[in-house]
Amino acid sequence: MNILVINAGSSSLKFQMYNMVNEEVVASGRVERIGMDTAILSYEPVGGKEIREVDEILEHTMAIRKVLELLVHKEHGVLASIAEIDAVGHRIVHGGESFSSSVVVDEVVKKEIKRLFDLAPLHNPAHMLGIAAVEQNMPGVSQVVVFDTAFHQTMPATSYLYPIPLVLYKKHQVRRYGFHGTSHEYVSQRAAKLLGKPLESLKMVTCHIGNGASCTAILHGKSVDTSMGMTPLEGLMMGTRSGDIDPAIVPYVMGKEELTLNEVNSMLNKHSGLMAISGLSSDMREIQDAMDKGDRSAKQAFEMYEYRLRKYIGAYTAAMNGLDVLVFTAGVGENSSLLRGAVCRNLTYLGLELDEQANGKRVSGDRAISTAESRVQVLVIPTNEELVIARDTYQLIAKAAEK
Ligand SMILES: Nc1ncnc2c1ncn2[C@@H]1O[C@H](COP(=O)(O)OP(=O)(O)O)[C@@H](O)[C@H]1O
Ligand SMILES: CC(=O)OP(=O)(O)O
Ligand SMILES: [Mg+2]
Repeated sequence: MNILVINAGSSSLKFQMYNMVNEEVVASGRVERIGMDTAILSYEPVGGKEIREVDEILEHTMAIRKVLELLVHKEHGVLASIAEIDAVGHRIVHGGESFSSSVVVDEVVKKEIKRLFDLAPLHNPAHMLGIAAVEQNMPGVSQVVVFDTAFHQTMPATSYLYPIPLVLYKKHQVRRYGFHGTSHEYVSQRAAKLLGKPLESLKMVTCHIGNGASCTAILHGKSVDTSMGMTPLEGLMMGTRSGDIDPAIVPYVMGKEELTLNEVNSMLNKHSGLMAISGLSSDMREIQDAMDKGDRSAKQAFEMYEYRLRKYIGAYTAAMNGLDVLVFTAGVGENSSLLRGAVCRNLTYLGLELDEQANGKRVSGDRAISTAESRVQVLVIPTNEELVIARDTYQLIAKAAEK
């Protein structure tokens, strides 16, 4: 069975083509700058040469058409025909309270995703464009949607309610939803396997630290709290997002700087975080390089980033009355030994002992970076959201076929 996994953003579309017989990626790529006459398409068949094209790609339908053309290309393709694609799986950021697991797309599901546009204006409309583009280019193919929010639907009301008038929850669904759930769930399961312990016996904090970053308290395999909130802006300091700030700053700054709602939203989502404090970059690699050269703003940005993450780990340890396992994942979590080291060296009060050598090693794959004596196991586990989407899609399609 062949499954195409799509992560559609407002101006980009990432994809991976899976052969589910051995869960192998056979081709992957992305289209960036959709809507422009200089959109960039990159495509890489596994074991083959990467292809990059700059072309006019005005909307998602055209982007998918280009991707499909490459997948069946005489020279670079990995499939004989489009009909060989059995199903398509999509990442959907916001599933609200309606979805606690992945589902096959039908009219009701599409209506619900549209209803949630208000809660994720940057993400959900783009995902719907992806679904519509598949319908147009591959009529009749089965589609499955996998939600970032689903794993966090187990949070108790004590975690998901905000202490503001309850009518706002009842009328407008203002509550914590949490995101990156696919990743938090995946790495927590891998962690338990790696340790050879049942997930149900563990108190875990998983740190998904990429461009967007979030931290989750996982008690006995279930998400009981997570740092992102109603939107992916709350919680940790991120590349360009502020994370937690005093909410009173918003009306204050709007008044002082005469900003509109859109402008203040853009300030907090796109012009804050590492970018704002360093004045240099939202990219952790560039922050680290600048620190090496003695840049004080980069150092300040790094220290705030680390401090805010460490505070969340402390809070979630308190929330679960203990911690057995700490997991680092995503771009920064998997690659920055500097960040992991700084966090872990300040958690010795938990009986956590970092294995400095293991942490500093430049290797990939699942690994432990705590000592044998450490009371908290610290693991680095590369995330794989696409594989989870491919697996869910495969299972749901197989189930539907049985009926
Ligand atoms: N070797 C590295 N050292 C430090 N940070 C890294 C390294 N490689 C990637 N990163 C960081 O990972 C982040 C991107 O993470 P990623 O999970 O790919 O994000 P997203 O999926 O949200 O685009 C960037 O800030 C980048 O600097
Ligand atoms: C939900 C979210 O923040 O996603 P990303 O990290 O892909 O921006
Ligand atoms: Mg990511």
